[in-house]
Amino acid sequence: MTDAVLRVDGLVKRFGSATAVDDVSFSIAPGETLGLLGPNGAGKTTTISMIAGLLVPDAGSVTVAGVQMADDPVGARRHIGLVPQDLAIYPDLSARANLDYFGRLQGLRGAALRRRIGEVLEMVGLADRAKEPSKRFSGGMKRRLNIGIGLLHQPDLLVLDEPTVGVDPQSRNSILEAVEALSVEGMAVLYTTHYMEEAERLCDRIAIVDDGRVRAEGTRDQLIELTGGVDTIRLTGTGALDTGAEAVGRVPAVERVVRDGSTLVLTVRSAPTAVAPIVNAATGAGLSLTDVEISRPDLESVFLHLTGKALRD
Ligand SMILES: Nc1ncnc2c1ncn2[C@@H]1O[C@H](COP(=O)(O)OP(=O)(O)OP(=O)(O)O)[C@@H](O)[C@H]1O
Repeated sequence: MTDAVLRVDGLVKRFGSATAVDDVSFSIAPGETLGLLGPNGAGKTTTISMIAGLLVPDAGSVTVAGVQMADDPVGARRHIGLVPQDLAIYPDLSARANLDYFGRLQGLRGAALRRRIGEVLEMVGLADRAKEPSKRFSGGMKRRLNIGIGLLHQPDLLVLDEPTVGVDPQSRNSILEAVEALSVEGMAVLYTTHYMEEAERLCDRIAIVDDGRVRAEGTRDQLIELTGGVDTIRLTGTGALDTGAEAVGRVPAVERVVRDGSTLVLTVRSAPTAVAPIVNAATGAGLSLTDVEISRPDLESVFLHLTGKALRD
């Protein structure tokens, strides 16, 4: 991929004898959202800090829009909008005044600054509340203002460090919607999180990180393949359960059938396509189904498979 907005190659960061980031590499194309998914302490913030030029790596390189961070940190940073974990807004100032203040810090002035503030307020969905002191905002609105500040200088890459930690579900949704809208507009996004639901919803590709290393990287489906990709279908019903079990066991996609009371628990390859022949086989054998439930492996199962640990502990 020659047109990557961000390219990270072999990044290493040590603190004393501990290696916080250990040979991390990935790239992000325009319009693509890459998730760094890993538990607290996995090395996500340290990785982001090196990408944003706030920490100097012990080894490896960061290239943003073709500019090497080590050669030209000011030039490289110009392409990055960093949204840190902690809020960096003035509570007594309105959204507009906050953006005005940070825009001036970045050297924007006059009509160009006013125009950009208007655009940013639209992008983060705060245009109708722009004049209110930000201390009256919900958690999600404050975070969106934080994102807006990161967007003022029109970066090519937006880097978000766990932007939904500590906000309520509704606010979380409004933050995710704002990020989705930016991605649709072509922004490259690096999104760190320890919530697998967010990684699944937002990210085109996900890098699973643990102990400073990328354990696996790919689309959600590619990562799930790593677990062996087997799904579970639960058929609950009345009638000929034993004959039903034998019949569904003959469907090619079914690997195993276990009877649990009035439920047949099936281990299946590719449940969405296999479910119809399975239901037909069961009903054809005289089973009256009252419930059919499909469960597929998720990123939590992938993390467990790769690291032997739960994502949330
Ligand atoms: N300045 C520092 N000095 C010493 N150790 C550090 C420093 N910064 C981070 N670490 C250590 O490096 C490891 C990775 O931390 P990092 O903050 O990057 O993880 P994270 O995945 O972002 O988790 P969190 O969400 O908790 O910030 C941790 O073990 C942490 O204690």
